[in-house]
Amino acid sequence: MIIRKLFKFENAHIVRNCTSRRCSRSIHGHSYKIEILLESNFLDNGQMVYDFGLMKTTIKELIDSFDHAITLWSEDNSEYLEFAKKFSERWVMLPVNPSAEQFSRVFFLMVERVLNLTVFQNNEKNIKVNSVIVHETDTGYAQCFREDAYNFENMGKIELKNIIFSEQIKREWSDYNMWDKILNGERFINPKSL
Ligand SMILES: Nc1nc2c(c(=O)[nH]1)N=C([C@H](O)[C@H](O)COP(=O)(O)OP(=O)(O)OP(=O)(O)O)CN2
Repeated sequence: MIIRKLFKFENAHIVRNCTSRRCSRSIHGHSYKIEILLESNFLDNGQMVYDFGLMKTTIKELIDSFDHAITLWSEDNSEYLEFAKKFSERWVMLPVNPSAEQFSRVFFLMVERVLNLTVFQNNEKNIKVNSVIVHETDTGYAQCFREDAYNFENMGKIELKNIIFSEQIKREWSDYNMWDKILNGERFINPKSL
């Protein structure tokens, strides 16, 4: 069975080298909608795959890091990167171009890592990320499955340690060290009640 939870954020970017000129040469923004699809062949004590409420802790906080931020590609022009970081205190640096496709791969890997680190408390079993859908506009979206997330050869390597959040984003997290803890493999213990 598959469940899906929708998250939203506003974000700005340039997607270099794409065919659409407005997209590749002008900073512009989108009201993103992110669908996280989880699957399991078991149900928990509440007869749910995974309580939607539990997705509103670390997963939501991570996705919300992108809200009112600019997303940068580490390979972009250094002058542009310096400018963007100077004039936007909320920025995220990715090792890949911030297309809808790459956003969906990034979120797949992030959510999977969080789930792998989670200590479940309500008899949840065998929960996997089925896919992640990133709606960039009302009319265009990308959907990433596992084989896409790990298709490093054809789609570019994404190592979580190469995703960098600005100081202001970290300051706004409930735990300033959240990302470092995720990278270091610290466990997240789910609350027994929300
Ligand atoms: N496959 C992709 N194509 C495009 C992406 C992308 O991430 N993946 N991104 C863009 C631009 O960011 C652009 O802003 C969105 O493109 P488009 O759908 O053409 O935007 P419109 O607002 O013009 O959409 P309409 O609803 O058709 O008016 C470009 N392509």
